[in-house]
Amino acid sequence: MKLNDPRLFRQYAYVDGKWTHGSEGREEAVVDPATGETLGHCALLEASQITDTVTAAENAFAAWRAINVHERAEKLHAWYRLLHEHKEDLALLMTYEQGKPLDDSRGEVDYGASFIQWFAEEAKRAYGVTIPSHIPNAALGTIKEPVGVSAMFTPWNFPLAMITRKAGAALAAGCTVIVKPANETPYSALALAELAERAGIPAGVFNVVTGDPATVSEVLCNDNRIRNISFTGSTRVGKLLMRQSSSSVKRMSLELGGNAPFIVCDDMDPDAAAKEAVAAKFQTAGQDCLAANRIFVHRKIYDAFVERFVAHMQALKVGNGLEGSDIGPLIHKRAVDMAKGIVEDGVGKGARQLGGEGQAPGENFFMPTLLADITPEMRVFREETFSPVAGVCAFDDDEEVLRLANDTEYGLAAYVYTNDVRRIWKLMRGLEYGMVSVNSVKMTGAPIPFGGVKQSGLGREGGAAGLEEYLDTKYYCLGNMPSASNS
Ligand SMILES: NC(=O)c1ccc[n+]([C@@H]2O[C@H](COP(=O)([O-])OP(=O)(O)OC[C@H]3O[C@@H](n4cnc5c(N)ncnc54)[C@H](O)[C@@H]3O)[C@@H](O)[C@H]2O)c1
Ligand SMILES: N[C@@H](CC=O)C(=O)O
Repeated sequence: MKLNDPRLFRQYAYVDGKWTHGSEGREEAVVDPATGETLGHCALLEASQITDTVTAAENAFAAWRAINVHERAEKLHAWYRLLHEHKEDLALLMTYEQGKPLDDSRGEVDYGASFIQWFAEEAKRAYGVTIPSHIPNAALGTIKEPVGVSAMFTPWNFPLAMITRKAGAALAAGCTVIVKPANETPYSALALAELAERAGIPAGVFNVVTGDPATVSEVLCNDNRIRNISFTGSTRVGKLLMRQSSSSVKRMSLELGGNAPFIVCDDMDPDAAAKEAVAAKFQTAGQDCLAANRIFVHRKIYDAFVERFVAHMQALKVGNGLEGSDIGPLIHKRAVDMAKGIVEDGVGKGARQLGGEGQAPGENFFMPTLLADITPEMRVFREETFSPVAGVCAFDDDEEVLRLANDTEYGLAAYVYTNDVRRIWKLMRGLEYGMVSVNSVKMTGAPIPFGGVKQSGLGREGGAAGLEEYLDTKYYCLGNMPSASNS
């Protein structure tokens, strides 16, 4: 891998401002999912080193929170600028370790950097309130305080932006941070640490630990000094972290699985809607919690939509993300096997398989596939496919499509396509989802409250709500203040 700045490629963990190898010398290979080639290694820290990292973050907390918020914001702005300055290297690292097309990686660097900039500004507006007093001669109000040391577990599908959306908020609020990136994609996280150091973020404030996920989570979730756990990943692991954290009653932010419905009403042009649905499904090879997994199309335009969807889907180029493809590899062979299983299950239960033919360019690639006429009994309906496999079925009226769309344990994002304003309102209100996007594939960004309901998670990331995740509200009552009440 040839970077303009080779110091961005780091294979050690970053703890208390030092590059750190595992005390037992253990490490794990990091593999390019497109070629299977080993890119390098990452250190596997031992449990005692994770505890030492908590100590470092705890020690750094008092000084970091005491820095004037405008000064903290300046350091975050410097970090933001460095991400832009090194965009090409960061994008290349990301495509090598994650597999996504290089242009998508560049987009993720911009997206990731935008959270740092947003929160640097937002923290300046972490206002408390004054409360008209019911107690004689008292002044009442609230102030906001950083929750303390925050631990973050981040996924491999968005190796940079899922870190900055959490860490940007936490650091701006005055918390110190320990990030545990996915073992598949540690290099983006470690490059962020290198740039944080260059931005002047002090030792112990932003730490990146690498190691066995179960070991790291056990130590962090059980340590009383960690006040907040933030996780993006599967619902299964989210539940595990919740259970582990219950012993020390931590604040939790969980961004879990999706299974988004994409609803197309009969007033839409089938070709234009199909193009949008393809865009909403296949980004990051379908490994996206926002991916349009279950597509519901009004029966009047169903056949035309399906035909156009397949045409747009088959125009996508599958291949190595460094070679101008639209769809890169899946993260590992397990994911390919899961996609195959979902297609076989659907076909076995009566779905029509459309697309999916052609020679995949490597063992981690999966050719884009549509399962038509899906039913709720099929895995493609029930599970988040996290692959380039989508399902589609017809509906007859709004009540039916709401029932189908809400028939899932997930509740992250939903898409609605219609120009009928009354229908937009009805569907938007009826969908049991944390986010509803109407006539737009793009819905996310730094200013919005990203998050789900039901088993898609707890809390919000981004926007003003994203900062609140890292702030406690402290109420104060100043008694015996002569001129305080009745004012
Ligand atoms: N919402 C998202 O952005 C997102 C991201 C990645 C994966 N996923 C989900 O994960 C499923 C498949 O991916 P997978 O098989 O890698 O899922 P997984 O749940 O095994 O792993 C997801 C992430 O959790 C971490 N993890 C695993 N065990 C852990 C533990 N005990 N403690 C702490 N962290 C742990 C992993 O290192 C990885 O980064 C998908 O179907 C999807 O639902 C969702
Ligand atoms: N695409 C999501 C990340 C989830 O996988 C986002 O935009 O934040």
